[in-house]
Amino acid sequence: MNTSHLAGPVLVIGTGLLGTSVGLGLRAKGVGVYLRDISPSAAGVAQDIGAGTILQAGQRIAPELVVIGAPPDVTADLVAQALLEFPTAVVVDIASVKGSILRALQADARLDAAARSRYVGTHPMAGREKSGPAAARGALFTSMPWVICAHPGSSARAVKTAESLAIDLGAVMHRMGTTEHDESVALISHFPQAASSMIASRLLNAPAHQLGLAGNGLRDTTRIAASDEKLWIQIFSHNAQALIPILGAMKDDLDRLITTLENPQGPGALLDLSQLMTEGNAGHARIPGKHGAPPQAFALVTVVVDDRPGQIAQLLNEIGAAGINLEDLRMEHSAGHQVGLVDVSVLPGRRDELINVLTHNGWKVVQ
Ligand SMILES: NC(=O)C1=CN([C@@H]2O[C@H](COP(=O)(O)OP(=O)(O)OC[C@H]3O[C@@H](n4cnc5c(N)ncnc54)[C@H](O)[C@@H]3O)[C@@H](O)[C@H]2O)C=CC1
Ligand SMILES: O=C(O)C(=O)Cc1ccc(O)cc1
Repeated sequence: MNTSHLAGPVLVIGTGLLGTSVGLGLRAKGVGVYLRDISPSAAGVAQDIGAGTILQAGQRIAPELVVIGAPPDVTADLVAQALLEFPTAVVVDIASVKGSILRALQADARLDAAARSRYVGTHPMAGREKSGPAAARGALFTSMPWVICAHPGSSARAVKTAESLAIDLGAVMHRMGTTEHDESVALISHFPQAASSMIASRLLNAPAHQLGLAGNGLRDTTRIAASDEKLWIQIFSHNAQALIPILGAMKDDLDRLITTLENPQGPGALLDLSQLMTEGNAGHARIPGKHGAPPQAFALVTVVVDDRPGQIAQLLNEIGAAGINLEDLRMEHSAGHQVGLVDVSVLPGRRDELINVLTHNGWKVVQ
């Protein structure tokens, strides 16, 4: 049964990580999807993994919706071309920046108000540090935020169609203006990327014996430093104005920390350091929990597992069989040992029960 809000067909232009994930998610809902990419291999892989059917040159279609999933630099031009090529379609983009794209469309002499009324900027807040169609996942957007940035000239039909896309892909919709969007993502996405890249770049000349000591603190703070460089230079340059004040505030914090550390026993120095940490604690505690729920501290139970096939699956089965919901899971390999440490997060009220069950079943639980 087709339970989608969109009737389709949908044309995805730019079948990389995000575009192919859109295609896979819509196909799973029974929506017809056509694919187009400047790279034949990207479109080919997207088609092969079931994200839709490649739109052939000269093939005429009248899509309900066109989704532009290309990098920010080319997005405005592709939106404009799609508005002209498909005169009845709603066109949305999913790029990480919104203001620069809207300004380019407003200045584009090929478009009139009627054409612009069929455009809505959107931004799914979900991704991976990998790019390309092979990394795509149909469930990428499930329960993740998806920002809808209607502009003053967007038609009601265009907004409804854009919202239907987010709903069909299981995302949680947020309506925002473009400026509010760009300032928000500068803080919660673009600044963390810049900070992560800067932390990781300090490691470039570090000797191997220092790096050999690395634990989860370094891995957590540098995970997104592995992101696609070609995409991020575009995101930074398109959202520079919103990023500058945040980087300036961090620069002030850094200057203050350096001054304090130059005289760590000086008057007020320890208070200053304590403030750095407590303000960080308070900021971290404000990050919402899974699915936009209020921040929640989960209880962590660490289990030692043998580095053998099937161990994690067995552990998860036993947790499930005990009726305990798994909130998060992380695994760390201990260098040079044939064991891994699995951090299992559960609701605090289920922690003791989980420890009892696992210990009873023969697992080694680290307390
Ligand atoms: N990677 C992420 O985590 C997220 C990315 N986004 C946004 O999604 C968009 C796509 O990003 P990714 O999928 O990660 O990139 P990607 O590099 O995996 O895919 C981009 C695709 O666009 C194609 N393309 C480039 N120019 C084109 C053109 N002129 N016509 C047709 N296709 C063209 C490329 O060949 C490539 O297949 C970007 O605008 C990005 O800002 C949004 C949320 C998360
Ligand atoms: O990997 C993560 O944590 C992300 O936050 C991914 C991401 C990257 C770019 C976006 O525009 C939106 C989301």
